[in-house]
Amino acid sequence: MQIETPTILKKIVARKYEEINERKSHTPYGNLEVAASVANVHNAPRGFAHALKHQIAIGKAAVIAEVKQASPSKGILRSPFVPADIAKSYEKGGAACLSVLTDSDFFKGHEEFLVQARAACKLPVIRKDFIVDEYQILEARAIGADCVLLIAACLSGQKLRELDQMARDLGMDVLVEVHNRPELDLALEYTHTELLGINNRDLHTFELSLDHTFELMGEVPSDRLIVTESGIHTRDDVALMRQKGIHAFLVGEAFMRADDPGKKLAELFQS
Ligand SMILES: O=C(O)c1ccccc1NCC(=O)[C@H](O)[C@H](O)COP(=O)(O)O
Repeated sequence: MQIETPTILKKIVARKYEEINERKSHTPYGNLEVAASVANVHNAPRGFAHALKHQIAIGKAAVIAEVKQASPSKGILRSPFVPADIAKSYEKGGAACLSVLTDSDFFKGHEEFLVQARAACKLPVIRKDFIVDEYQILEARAIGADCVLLIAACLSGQKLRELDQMARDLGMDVLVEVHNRPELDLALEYTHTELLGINNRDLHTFELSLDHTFELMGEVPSDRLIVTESGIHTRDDVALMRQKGIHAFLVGEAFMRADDPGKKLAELFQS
């Protein structure tokens, strides 16, 4: 009998369910509901989708700049890693929004990094994690997230629907991420969010090709805003995307490896 080796995405998601159970035993759901309501008063959502659309409306690329210390495919990307300094640098370099990794086991992220980055600037922030449960949506709002990522590869249609609705009811935006045609069909059928991310990276195999965006973009209805994610490294990558009509980008590694991440952002994206 052949035993199937779990892919990295399956390992991350399996660990995520364990982590959520551990967290639920420390902080009951009701406490988080209160914390999320308090955040809606003191840390009201900053308008993630609006910030992206504003950049595009004025003819600029809308960049979601990632704050990521490490990744399973590339290991450590940045050391020392100071989220507040990175956030300030991104704001100066012209980012529309921030993406902060909060997963600790695989990305060396932390919720506190999101809190620190958001407090250091005025930009809206997405909680970048592997969200599979309502509890994590409440956590996201409680720590001040303005948007959450929902990865279609990790979720059933019904769960996508529930999490998308819940996040938007709490005032956050949602970026739903797909990598192939079946995931796109799932996202279009079960979510109402405007923001549709096409990940150029296969999260099971790490294979990366910008062609994923070009192959899927024609199938996305015009009322959704496409964000191309992963593998953007050069001005040529950016120019090619913009020629094809893609104006929103999620970029991590190229910025994280630069001495000054915001300066790198400006170099890649200034026309
Ligand atoms: O990057 C990984 O190794 C990875 C592995 C498993 C699941 C997700 C993973 N990355 C998340 C992302 O998709 C990226 O952080 C994001 O799109 C930015 O990509 P890049 O510009 O290539 O750093």
